[in-house]
Amino acid sequence: MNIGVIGGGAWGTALAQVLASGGHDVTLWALEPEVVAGINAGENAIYLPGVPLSGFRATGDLAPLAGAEAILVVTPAQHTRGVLAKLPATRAPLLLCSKGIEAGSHKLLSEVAAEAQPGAAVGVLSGPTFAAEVARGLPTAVTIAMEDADAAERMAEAIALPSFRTYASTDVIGAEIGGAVKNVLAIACGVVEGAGLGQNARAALIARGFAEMTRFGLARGSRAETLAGLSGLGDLVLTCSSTASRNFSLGVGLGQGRAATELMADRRTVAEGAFTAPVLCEAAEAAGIDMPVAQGVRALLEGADVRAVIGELLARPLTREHV
Ligand SMILES: NC(=O)c1ccc[n+]([C@@H]2O[C@H](COP(=O)([O-])OP(=O)(O)OC[C@H]3O[C@@H](n4cnc5c(N)ncnc54)[C@H](O)[C@@H]3O)[C@@H](O)[C@H]2O)c1
Ligand SMILES: O=P(O)(O)OC[C@H](O)CO
Repeated sequence: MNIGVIGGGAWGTALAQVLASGGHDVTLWALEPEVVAGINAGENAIYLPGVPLSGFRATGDLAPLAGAEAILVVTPAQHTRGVLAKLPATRAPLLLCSKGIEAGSHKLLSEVAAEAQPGAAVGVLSGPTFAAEVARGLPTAVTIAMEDADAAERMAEAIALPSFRTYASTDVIGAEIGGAVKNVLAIACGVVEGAGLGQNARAALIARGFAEMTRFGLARGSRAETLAGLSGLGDLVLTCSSTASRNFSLGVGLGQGRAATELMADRRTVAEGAFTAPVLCEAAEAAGIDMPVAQGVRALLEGADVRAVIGELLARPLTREHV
């Protein structure tokens, strides 16, 4: 297939390399001219250093990608609308690989993409996928969700490799909500680590965080089994247990009492949970969905004292586990 990849960060670059390894004709669009030049010279030293790249080309021009047979959209969530608006109108299926919810509108990225490119079918590629591992060819599994079951299966078969297993799904909303919410929960788990609260606390937080993801996801139309799959629980477990996660690492800093402004300053790579937490809380509050862990993360990002936030969470009234 002729495949376009929009976004030259770590994940777009890793996906382009996987697709090229599978024999696809891949063109990657990157924002920064130095990233375009680097990839074409064999390394994306800014966002995916140390990984040799070959078999695909990078460009700073979006126009040629509009004619591809499929386009992977891998820009940070808050830039998705702007970049898709600049892409000439396309009928190629758009596979969203970014994880987030649009600030202000509270829209999922599938809704944003449908508005920006009304002629294109929209799907999601998501799962537990550290870019550096994928780029090195280590075994990875992802969900490919498209409303049309046949289209999802065709896409899943087209891009699968022995070390890149794809599972087709028709639950687009479920796949994207899992990926968006887990980033916020990964920050929370990092806080547990940074504050030295122990492994019992982290396991409890993963379980209670998953309860929040499930409540929010079901309210927005997700299927429970999607939230319990690769793109939800699978990705939650990955990013809640490793400092290789940017979101978890941000949380570690917050847990150590450092300020979010200091931790986010001059950062080139994206920790999506920091942008998703406020909009997720706003959307949950508007819909009457209880998400205390996400609210705690938002408070920390706004400068609240870490011990006070932890104390408030632990002092919540006791309740039934399943409500
Ligand atoms: N890195 C991973 O392991 C990984 C895995 C799965 C999903 N994701 C998701 O993929 C998305 C991209 O993350 P990443 O890790 O590839 O990025 P990154 O942190 O490696 O790089 C940041 C990216 O933001 C882009 N950017 C900055 N300003 C921009 C603007 N104004 N317009 C458009 N793009 C702009 C940069 O060009 C660069 O591509 C995120 O939603 C992330 O959650 C990342
Ligand atoms: O480094 P993070 O926290 O952005 O996580 C990267 C991916 O989302 C893992 O699936």
